[in-house]
Amino acid sequence: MLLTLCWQQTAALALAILAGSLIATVVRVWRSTLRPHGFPDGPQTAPFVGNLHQFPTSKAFLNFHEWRKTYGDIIGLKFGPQNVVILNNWKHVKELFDKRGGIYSSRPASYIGNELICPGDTHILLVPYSAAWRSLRKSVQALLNVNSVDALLPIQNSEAIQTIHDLIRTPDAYYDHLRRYSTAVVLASVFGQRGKTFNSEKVQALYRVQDRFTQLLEPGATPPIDAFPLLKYLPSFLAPWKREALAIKEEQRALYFGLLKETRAKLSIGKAESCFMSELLRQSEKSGLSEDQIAYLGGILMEAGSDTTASTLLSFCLAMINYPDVLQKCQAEVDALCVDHSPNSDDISKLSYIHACMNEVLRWRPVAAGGIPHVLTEDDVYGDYVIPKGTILFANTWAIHQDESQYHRPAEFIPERWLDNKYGTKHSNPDIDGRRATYGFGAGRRVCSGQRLAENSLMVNMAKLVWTFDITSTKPADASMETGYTSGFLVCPKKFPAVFTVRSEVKAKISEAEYVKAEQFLSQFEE
Ligand code: HEM
Repeated sequence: MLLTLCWQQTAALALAILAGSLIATVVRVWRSTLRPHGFPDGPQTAPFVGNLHQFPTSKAFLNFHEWRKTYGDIIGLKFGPQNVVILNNWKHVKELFDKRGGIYSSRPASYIGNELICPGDTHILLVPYSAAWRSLRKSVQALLNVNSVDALLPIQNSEAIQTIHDLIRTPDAYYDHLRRYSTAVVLASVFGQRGKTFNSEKVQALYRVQDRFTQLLEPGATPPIDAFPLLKYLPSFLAPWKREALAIKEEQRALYFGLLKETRAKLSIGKAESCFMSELLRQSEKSGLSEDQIAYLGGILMEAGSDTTASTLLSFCLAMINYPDVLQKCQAEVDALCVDHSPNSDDISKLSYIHACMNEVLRWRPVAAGGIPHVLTEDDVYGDYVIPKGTILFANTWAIHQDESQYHRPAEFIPERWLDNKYGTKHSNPDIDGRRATYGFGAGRRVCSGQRLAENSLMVNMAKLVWTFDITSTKPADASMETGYTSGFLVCPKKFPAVFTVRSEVKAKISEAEYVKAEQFLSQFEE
């Protein structure tokens, strides 16, 4: 009897402890999904999920832009227990990312990015703020300094000439020609290799893997694994994103290590000695980078430079179709400067209207429109706000570039805004202290390392395109970010109807003559 009572009491006690700890866990999880004290305001959270149920699966930056009307420039969100802050105004990006860069420069833990696809601190864009990031960044900065980048102008010019040649021959394939261009420039400069056609295996492999990669990593595209780590343990047959991540990893490694192997083979016979890869391999003992890190750095430069530049060039063509008066002004400028040759790298510094168009296209349709996430590594107080360590912050480039308090008619493509104001803003005397002309390349210590390389490419190609072609269409191109652009963390115009008509017989002849020379120059990168 006594024994039975003891047993019953023990069981009741165990049950009470179990129920108590279950309730405590539930309360802890529930509390973790509430906005912390002093955190910026945002939409009402729901128990356990925070704002996850309101989070769209693509182009979330459009919603954040809308929410700004209700919640202001700084929005606080909860993705389950994860704190997230959206910065919709350049001033806050300056204060936090630029001025407090020492604590606002990490990246979110990404199970998919950093563990499944690119383990071992290999992907510079994804690795947290750490010694590993610093050595990767140091190597990249050494490769992409102003002098080294400007030394690539002959490659950019020759590849742009090939693009014009391709467009004259098969204008309907404009989308592929522009995408080939940006990959070919990085293939030649980083690996000393040629990307002669869009259908060549390497160019194809890069876009195949890059499209899958950006789609899988877009916020909202997969369940919130980093906020709810238990999801990691789902078996693959219940987690299609796991299978996709591993397939991407395999394809990425095959491409990057294949390219490294081929470059090594070229170097062994005295070729490709001035490419970035050769420099990285020479420096490997000093830099301490592993074989994986070297292969990935090369691959990532190709990733980072391809989609982004091509997407911006495509947006420029789209703008030329929808704003024919701007096209005419561009043509007047290049025609006045270049009579017997197409605009080249020596001319670009004299083309102020084209330069204004470049700034405008980067503002109007930024490629990384939602920003690339930064993570805060220490608790911080900003004005009245308390921002806890571990918070993920997005500088919402879309909202910053569409801000009506800053730009006159921001939805329109108006290059003139840049002609007498280097920030393109509507204020005659803008608050220039620390303002960036564009937030399209990010901000703070993680700001894009390839901005100058990209801008050189944009200038040379935009100038050559308008010098050679009238760019028109039978109907307006869909420039809407909602419907006319792809999703993914990098956006790109969907294919739009475009007609490229050579402006004169003389220009066609000059372009063909330039192509013969460019072809000779580029043949150094052939097998
Ligand atoms: C129009 C073209 C381009 C755009 C719009 C662009 C945009 C960006 C953005 C938004 C970031 C993240 C910045 C941040 O976290 O605040 C970034 C990072 C980066 N970009 Fe670019 N990019 C372009 C071209 C290039 C090119 C041509 C290269 C080199 C070949 C390059 C190399 C990189 C690298 C290495 C990073 C990683 C920086 C880090 O995390 O430390 N980008 N880019």
